[in-house]
Amino acid sequence: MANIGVIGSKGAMGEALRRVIEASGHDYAGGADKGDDVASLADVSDVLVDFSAPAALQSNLHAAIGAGIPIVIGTTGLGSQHHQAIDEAARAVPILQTGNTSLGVTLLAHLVREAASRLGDDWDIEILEMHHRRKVDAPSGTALLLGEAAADARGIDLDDNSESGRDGQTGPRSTGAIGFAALRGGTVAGEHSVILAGEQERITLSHSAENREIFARGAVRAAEWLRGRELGRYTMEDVLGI
Ligand SMILES: NC(=O)C1=CN([C@@H]2O[C@H](COP(=O)(O)OP(=O)(O)OC[C@H]3O[C@@H](n4cnc5c(N)ncnc54)[C@H](OP(=O)(O)O)[C@@H]3O)[C@@H](O)[C@H]2O)C=CC1
Ligand SMILES: O=C(O)C1=N[C@H](C(=O)O)C[C@H](O)C1
Repeated sequence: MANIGVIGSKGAMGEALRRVIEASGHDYAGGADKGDDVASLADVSDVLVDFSAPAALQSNLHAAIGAGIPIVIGTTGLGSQHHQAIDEAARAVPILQTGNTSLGVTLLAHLVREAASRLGDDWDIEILEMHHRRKVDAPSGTALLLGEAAADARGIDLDDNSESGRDGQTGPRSTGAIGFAALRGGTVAGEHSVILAGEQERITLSHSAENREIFARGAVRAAEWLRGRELGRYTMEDVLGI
């Protein structure tokens, strides 16, 4: 049993998290949103779960460090300066950061890694995602996570090899590029497909989220797993042991 504090508590994920925390026998320590004092929430929590906005990251990390408790970060749209801040904070408290807390996507990333490492770079990799109309960042955190898995398996840097937002006279596709396309509309919880396109054949690896509950369940499992861990930065693959 843990006291779990939720940052971004009034959002769609915050509400799903509260339901899952209470149903799973943990205690909901409280919530923090824009303008609230996260440090006070951290003081009454055993672990923090953050599904808010990139602008909140720094103060969330400070709050976790101040209280000496672990933090699960599910917020997406993070840039390199955010990842650097997480790396630094992970020297003071255990941190799990991921673009997708669902068990299905964690396994999908594993499969993508395997496929990308076995197929040469004459197999083009394209990542297609669709989300609800409220989503503010693109490509999704999940698409980037899947792209990182593919890039890592091929021993290349994603930033140097990604192609997104194609429009107009783009020229031909670069060999070895990892492409991204983002669709937005309606209430879609999250659709991701990784297409590996070779000569006259194609493999598609896909995941469909039917609701937000799957992310909330994964985040609570991550929070349970993170309590009592050594200092460091972890991923959902560590939670699943894959
Ligand atoms: N890793 C994963 O598995 C998943 C990640 N996500 C990510 O989680 C985040 C939240 O998603 P979702 O719940 O749909 O979004 P919502 O917009 O529904 O909720 C975001 C919440 O965070 C609050 N917030 C905004 N800025 C701050 C701040 N500076 N400090 C504290 N709270 C703040 C918002 O308050 P206000 O409305 O007042 O601005 C709102 O309550 C997004 O980045 C999304 O991509 C979502 C699903 C799964
Ligand atoms: O904003 C969302 O809703 C989601 N965000 C995450 C992402 O950016 O990949 C995870 C999930 O797909 C839902």
